[in-house]
Amino acid sequence: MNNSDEQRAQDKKALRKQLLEQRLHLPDREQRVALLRRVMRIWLVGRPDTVIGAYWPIKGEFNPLPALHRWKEDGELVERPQLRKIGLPVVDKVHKTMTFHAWYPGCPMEDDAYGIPKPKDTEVITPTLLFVACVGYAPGGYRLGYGGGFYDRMLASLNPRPFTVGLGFGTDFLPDFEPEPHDMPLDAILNDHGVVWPV
Ligand SMILES: Nc1nc2c(c(=O)[nH]1)N(C=O)[C@@H](CNc1ccc(C(=O)N[C@@H](CCC(=O)O)C(=O)O)cc1)CN2
Ligand SMILES: Nc1ncnc2c1ncn2[C@@H]1O[C@H](COP(=O)(O)OP(=O)(O)OP(=O)(O)O)[C@@H](O)[C@H]1O
Repeated sequence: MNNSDEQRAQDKKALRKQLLEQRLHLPDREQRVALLRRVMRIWLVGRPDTVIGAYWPIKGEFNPLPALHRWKEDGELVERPQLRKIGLPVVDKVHKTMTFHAWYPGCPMEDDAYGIPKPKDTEVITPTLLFVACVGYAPGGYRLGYGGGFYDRMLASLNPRPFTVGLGFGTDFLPDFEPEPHDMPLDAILNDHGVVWPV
């Protein structure tokens, strides 16, 4: 790394730390969570997907699973009942890859290599839509994550690519974030105010 790369890495680290700190102490978190759940549920109406990937929330992330569980149950009520599936990421720390495994409420879980709970011994599924946790997000659909590059690497390798939807709070918006060449923009971003990307 040269000096400016090193500076950029330092800046990103400091920015992550600041955003994570802020997210853990959101004074109006419960209202924001309720609003974002509603935004998600409305956004999902009319989407053709039957297999959706999400995440098990950590470090104050918004929990997407209650809204997705409702979406799954709603699949039984539509005119032609659909079997809908929810998946959670399972990372391979050695190869730095990520796959999705079926999850349902009450599913047995175990910790992955980073200490994040993952479904225990359930089938691998292929989501056509992915909800992605954002530490921060920026104009153009760019996302700041935890620095593992798992989504960027996975999206670069998948064909067809799943539709990717970032989830964050209004407070996580980064108007001046500069993406790097490997950053893959998200297809949409939802926050507690509604759909904020595409504008
Ligand atoms: N809830 C949730 N699950 C998720 C993700 C996520 O963003 N949220 N991921 C989304 O990708 C994957 C895990 N991503 C991870 C990314 C980085 C590190 C990690 O250990 N990072 C180092 C710092 C690296 C650096 O700063 O260079 C660390 O925390 O020490 C762990 C997991 C899959 N599961
Ligand atoms: N397509 C790719 N192929 C190989 N390495 C990649 C690719 N995309 C990203 N990386 C590497 O992954 C590392 C982390 O990238 P970045 O800082 O953008 O992560 P992030 O998106 O914030 O984190 P995450 O997605 O894990 O939450 C970088 O060092 C980058 O070089």
